[in-house]
Amino acid sequence: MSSKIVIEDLDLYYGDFQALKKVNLDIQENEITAFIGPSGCGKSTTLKCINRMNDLIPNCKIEGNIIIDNENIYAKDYDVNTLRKRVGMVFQSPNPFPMSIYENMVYGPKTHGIKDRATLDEIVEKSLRGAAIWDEVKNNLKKNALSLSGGQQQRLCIARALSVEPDIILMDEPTSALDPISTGKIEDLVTELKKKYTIIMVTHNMQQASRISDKTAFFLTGEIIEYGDTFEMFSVPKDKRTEDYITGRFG
Ligand SMILES: Nc1ncnc2c1ncn2[C@@H]1O[C@H](COP(=O)(O)OP(=O)(O)OP(=O)(O)O)[C@@H](O)[C@H]1O
Repeated sequence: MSSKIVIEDLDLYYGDFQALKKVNLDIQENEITAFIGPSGCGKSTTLKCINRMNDLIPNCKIEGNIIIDNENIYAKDYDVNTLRKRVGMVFQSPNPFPMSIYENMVYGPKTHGIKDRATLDEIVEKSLRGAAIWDEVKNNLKKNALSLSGGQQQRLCIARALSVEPDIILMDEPTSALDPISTGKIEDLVTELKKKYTIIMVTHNMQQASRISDKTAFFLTGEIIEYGDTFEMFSVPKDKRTEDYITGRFG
């Protein structure tokens, strides 16, 4: 196992408000890392720093480093377009574009300059297969993506993230809008995907974190209180605050 992402002393301010305080994390390749913690503690903020989505927020100031594959993504000459290709993101509510399944899938690759129809067709099939939804949609690729069920839409969004061949996938509560069956399918899919990708998932569901993640980071008011092997953290938490949170005493 090697470090895929290293976060070093990350401080983040939204105006005068400090949302992250000296966050340090060493994230391993081909593992699922869960971010847990009560609402507003900085999980999504940390996730968005990894693909520099916070760059778009006015008054957001970031200090510290994030190193991906030994490159500092906050270095002055770092190309953000390369980063967006390397890091895919899946959001809380499925958000397919209001267009056909096929068009959803080729949107990213086309943005990155791929025009050849046969290559695009190949990417569509490979990504939909990768997200375990190919068999359900292969005969209806022209159908509007919004006509799919919520669970199918979320798998389509995962397929869309895969279409630009990233190696990191960030997921911000990807199952919170889904029923238990769709949630189970996404969890199985994510477990399968970690063979090829490095995955970070924000979740409010403690069972989900303990079921599928290898490592867990527990956040509280912008700090990481505890980070380590998920099984150990859930069986013998080192910090009383972690124990209180995972046993449902607060949050
Ligand atoms: N664009 C923004 N401008 C100002 N403050 C923000 C902004 N985004 C987030 N915050 C604040 O930063 C803190 C951390 O928010 P963040 O969304 O990272 O929390 P979270 O742990 O992901 O919460 P949740 O579980 O509710 O999604 C919160 O206090 C939030 O209000």
